[in-house]
Amino acid sequence: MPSRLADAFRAHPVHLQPKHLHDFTSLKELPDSYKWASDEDQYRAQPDPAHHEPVPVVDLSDPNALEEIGHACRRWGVFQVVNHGVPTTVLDRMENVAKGFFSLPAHQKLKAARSPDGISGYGLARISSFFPKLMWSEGFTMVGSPLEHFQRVWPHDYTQFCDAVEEYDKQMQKLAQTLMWLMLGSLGITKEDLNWANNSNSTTTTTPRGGPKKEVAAGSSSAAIQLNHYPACPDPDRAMGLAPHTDSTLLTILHQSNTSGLQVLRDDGARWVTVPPIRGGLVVHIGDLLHILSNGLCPSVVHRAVVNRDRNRISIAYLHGPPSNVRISPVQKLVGPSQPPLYRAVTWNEYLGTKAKHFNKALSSVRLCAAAPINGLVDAKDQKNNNNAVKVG
Ligand SMILES: C=C1C[C@]23C[C@H]1CC[C@H]2[C@@]12CCC[C@@](C)(C(=O)O1)[C@H]2[C@@H]3C(=O)O
Ligand SMILES: O=C(O)CCC(=O)C(=O)O
Ligand SMILES: [Fe+2]
Repeated sequence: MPSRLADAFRAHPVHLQPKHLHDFTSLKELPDSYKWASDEDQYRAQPDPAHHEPVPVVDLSDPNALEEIGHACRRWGVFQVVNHGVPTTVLDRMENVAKGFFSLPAHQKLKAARSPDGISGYGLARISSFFPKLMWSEGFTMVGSPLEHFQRVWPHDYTQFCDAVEEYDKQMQKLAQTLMWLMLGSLGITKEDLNWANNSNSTTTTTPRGGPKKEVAAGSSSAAIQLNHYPACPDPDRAMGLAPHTDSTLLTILHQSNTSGLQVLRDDGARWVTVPPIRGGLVVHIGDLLHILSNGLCPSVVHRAVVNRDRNRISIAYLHGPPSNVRISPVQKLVGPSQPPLYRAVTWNEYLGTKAKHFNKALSSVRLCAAAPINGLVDAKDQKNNNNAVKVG
């Protein structure tokens, strides 16, 4: 189990009381604590226009997939994939684990509650502590095996739930590696350019159920799985499912149930674009670590989840990161006299600690120099948040 990931949060405990985890279904009106006024969310007021360019959909079996991914990474920081090789049955089975868990009575779910300084378990989104209002959602985070938590919740039939998670983890890990190389390949980067990637043999998020916890070999990748539930909401326009954020990952693979809710912020920051669910499709987000690795060429995407009046929504995020011992920094091939390295080296753990402390200023806090045009594109998000940057030269 990549327990080192959990270390990042020990120094930044989040004290969210279980009382915040309401039995949402019993609320007929939106309590004030869940009402997001437009001035508390600078982006909330902008509607999602009907005629916008849609988020790219890439068919992985298409010979042009590499090129399309390159375009999507540079221009959007997000895309959807189809024909990705993950069987629909694996996605459905995992969705059923999430549905099974979230439909339990509140007191049962709380048996799996995340401790304030922990990483795994049931609770509000960790980023809740950065916002004055509560989010209309509940989550279950898994780093390492969910066995202990699942045993507490389902003492008799936890094994089938563990098996579904294990299979999901295996499939996602494979896809994450494939996507990672396609994304880097589109920038002209090969395995030889990343010395840590050569021996990055597979590791799982979840250790086999019942088996001894294995030490993760140095050089293996790490991951977390996040189950999100957004219950139907009596006043969806004033509520927020998951507040705007970027993921602190290399990349995130998101499966959403057949209800929409995910929105991405276009880099000009002016509008939210809905990412519609595609049956069997998966959403890929570029995270802050790939932003750093690509020296800002592939920007991490700001996204949020909105809620619905009549429908529950489930999403499952596979948060893929580098091996815990690896320091991520801009790839040598992408830096030169006219393109200085924009970020200092960080490990995933270190970055998660920074995120836990600075939240949306984390990326600019590891920035080395002021934003400059890269390939004609200005790193707009960074320019906006550059207050904390360490300036050199
Ligand atoms: C490995 C990760 C990445 C985490 C923290 C830790 C485990 C759970 C992840 C999420 C999942 C939900 C959104 C987010 C913003 C959150 O609150 O928890 C994510 C966060 C991050 O990407 O920063
Ligand atoms: O529910 C969604 O669509 C978004 C979830 C998300 O952003 C996350 O888990 O990091
Ligand atoms: Fe996210």
